[in-house]
Amino acid sequence: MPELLARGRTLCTPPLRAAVARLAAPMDTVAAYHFGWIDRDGTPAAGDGGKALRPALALLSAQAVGAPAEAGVPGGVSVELVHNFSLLHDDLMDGDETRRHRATAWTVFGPAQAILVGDALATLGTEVLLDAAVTGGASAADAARAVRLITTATRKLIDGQAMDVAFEQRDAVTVEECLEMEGGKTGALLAAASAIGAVLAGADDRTSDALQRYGHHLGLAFQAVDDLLGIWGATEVTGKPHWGDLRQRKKSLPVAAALAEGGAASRLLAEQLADPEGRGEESEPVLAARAALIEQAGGRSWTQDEARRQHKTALAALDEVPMADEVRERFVALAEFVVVRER
Ligand SMILES: CC(C)=CCC/C(C)=C/CC/C(C)=C/COP(=O)(O)OP(=O)(O)O
Repeated sequence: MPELLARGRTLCTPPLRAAVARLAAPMDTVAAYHFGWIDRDGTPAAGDGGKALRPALALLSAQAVGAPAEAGVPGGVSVELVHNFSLLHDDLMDGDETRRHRATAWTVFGPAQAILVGDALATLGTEVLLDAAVTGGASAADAARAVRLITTATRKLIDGQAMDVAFEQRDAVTVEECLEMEGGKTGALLAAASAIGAVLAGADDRTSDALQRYGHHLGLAFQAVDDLLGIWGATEVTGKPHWGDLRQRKKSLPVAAALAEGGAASRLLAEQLADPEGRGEESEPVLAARAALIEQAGGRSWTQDEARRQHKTALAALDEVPMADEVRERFVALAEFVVVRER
């Protein structure tokens, strides 16, 4: 599996760097820091720039329709740019001080630069697709379809994030509401990533739709695992702050499922989440006790099962697309990676 991710990173990093180099100073520096290419003092670094899951999916989707992986590169770069726009803004909104094992960009360069660089990366995500038509990497019609894919996904991602932020202020949400929110904030971009290479290579709508369904359900599985890691993950492995989701009273899937269960632990959890006292400032022991309540009310095991259900639905969508066995095996391997990952 790491080989598939490494290939996505190897093929997409040079054009990603070229896109970032278009930004005016100091935004180019802020972005290079965020991607792990430089340290805060500007010296070259080999930082953790993320798993590069979305580029790997984009390259595979080109291969799914018989094109070389290279045909998916502009798509891989585009989705990675939009993904990193969302991370820069998300860290600021959540007040998170660490990501990928280092200080978040907003804490190093200030909120204004983090906002601007996020905005700029989202815009570059469209530019690189239009470039693909200019350089002849894709036809103008296919580049336009890819632009539609990424802009629609970006809008849905923002919709999902807006729901997530609004849910923090609510005492409870249903599992269905949570799945809708996560389908937006995470599923939409993984759906686009899973089809964008194929679209750039001229795939028909039926193929694109099936690949997007694969990516959407993979995204829901991915987010279910992310929610689990946000509560029970090892912070030294995830590179993210401990208890961040619980401190912010995020209505993640384990929380929504625990609230729906209705037993004694579930009712205690509901009482705590409705109590305005200590909101955002709860101590580690209080948050550890809350994690235990969520587990007692079945939120952890329900979410683990849900990740597997979404994984299964993703694989079923893949069956609708005729493709070479070796490409299918790689899609299956990526899906397995998503549900067993620890970071
Ligand atoms: C508009 C806005 C602010 C939206 C925010 C949306 C958002 C942050 C959704 C969460 C998606 C997610 C699980 C990211 C981690 O991806 P990953 O584990 O693949 O990250 P990596 O690149 O570090 O590996």
